[in-house]
Amino acid sequence: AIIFSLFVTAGQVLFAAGALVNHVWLMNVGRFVFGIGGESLCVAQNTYAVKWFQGKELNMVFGLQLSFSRVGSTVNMNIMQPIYQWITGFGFKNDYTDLGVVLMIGAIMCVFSLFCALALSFFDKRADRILKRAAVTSDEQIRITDVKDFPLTFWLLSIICVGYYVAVFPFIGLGLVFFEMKWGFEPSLANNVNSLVYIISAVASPVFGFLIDRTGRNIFWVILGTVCTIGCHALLAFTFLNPYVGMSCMGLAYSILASALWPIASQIVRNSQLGTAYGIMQAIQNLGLAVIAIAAGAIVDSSGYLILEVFFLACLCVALIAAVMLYLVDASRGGKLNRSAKERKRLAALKEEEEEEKKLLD
Ligand SMILES: C[C@H](N)C(=O)N[C@@H](CCCCN)C(=O)O
Repeated sequence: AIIFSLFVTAGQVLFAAGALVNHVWLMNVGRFVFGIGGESLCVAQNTYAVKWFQGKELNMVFGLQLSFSRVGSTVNMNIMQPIYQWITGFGFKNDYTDLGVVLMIGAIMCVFSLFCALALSFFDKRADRILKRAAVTSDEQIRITDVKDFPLTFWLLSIICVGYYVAVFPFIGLGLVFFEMKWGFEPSLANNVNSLVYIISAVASPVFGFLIDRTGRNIFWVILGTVCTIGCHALLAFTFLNPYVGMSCMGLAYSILASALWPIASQIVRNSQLGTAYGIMQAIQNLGLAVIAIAAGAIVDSSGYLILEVFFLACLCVALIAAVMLYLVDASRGGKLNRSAKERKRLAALKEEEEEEKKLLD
């Protein structure tokens, strides 16, 4: 996490420096370095969450992580413009210097994040020492070739992840003009509607995470989140109902899906392979996001927003089919991924008892 945070900070500083000296190539290098660190940091974050909270409040912890990310995105979306205007008030040399100064201010948050990574590393090492947590043993060596042995359920989870996220993130990216054109909203109102998904998920994700911890049955929640998102896109595409309704429901549906989806990986692969598993899931997701963002832009230009919505609905149907398949494949293998919280607790207690007995016999 420290190394990835260093990448993020260095990337942001390079990006800001590029703006300060008016070199776009340097800004691109900055974004590249930032990208290496940012997504990897997310993988590290997921892996730490599982390490600390597996079998406890894992879904709520993922919900809290989402909540913090969404607060960050919302604050960023709303605060950068006023800061830029405040900086231009000081009358530095020119526009790009002002932009560089604003982006450097953004780098302060990256430094804060770096300090958090240092603190996290300190507490994690301390917990390892106190709880005598074992490092990876030699018969548990991590190999990238392990990927070929990942079960079908993991690949279905990755398909849900990519199919779902490509219908949400690129949609929000293009949402502003959609709301202006279809409902005739002013840019500021369109921006408000567009940020609803993020704002609602900042509040709702930990709440749903808590609920999922209480009930278990993660695959059902994933199916519910996907079906509700299909309903929201259909409302926005085929009706003129106030988009506040569709976007608010989408915020709730996204919170359900994201809080239930990511913890499932920890039930599928061994803990020592979790970093690789999350890395692959996010690589597939990012590849999908990159391709679909380009495709979505081309569809809007050539065929308009209605066809774009139909395209997003098709992506969500792929995610839904994969989720139903995940349920069926898992059910045929004992239903481990969709257990209720009660069953999980009972099995964990049974396992603990067995281990105690084994220790006593040894
Ligand atoms: C953007 C990133 N690749 C991503 O997918 N983020 C997810 C949440 C990841 C799990 C929390 N660390 C999101 O919904 O933002």
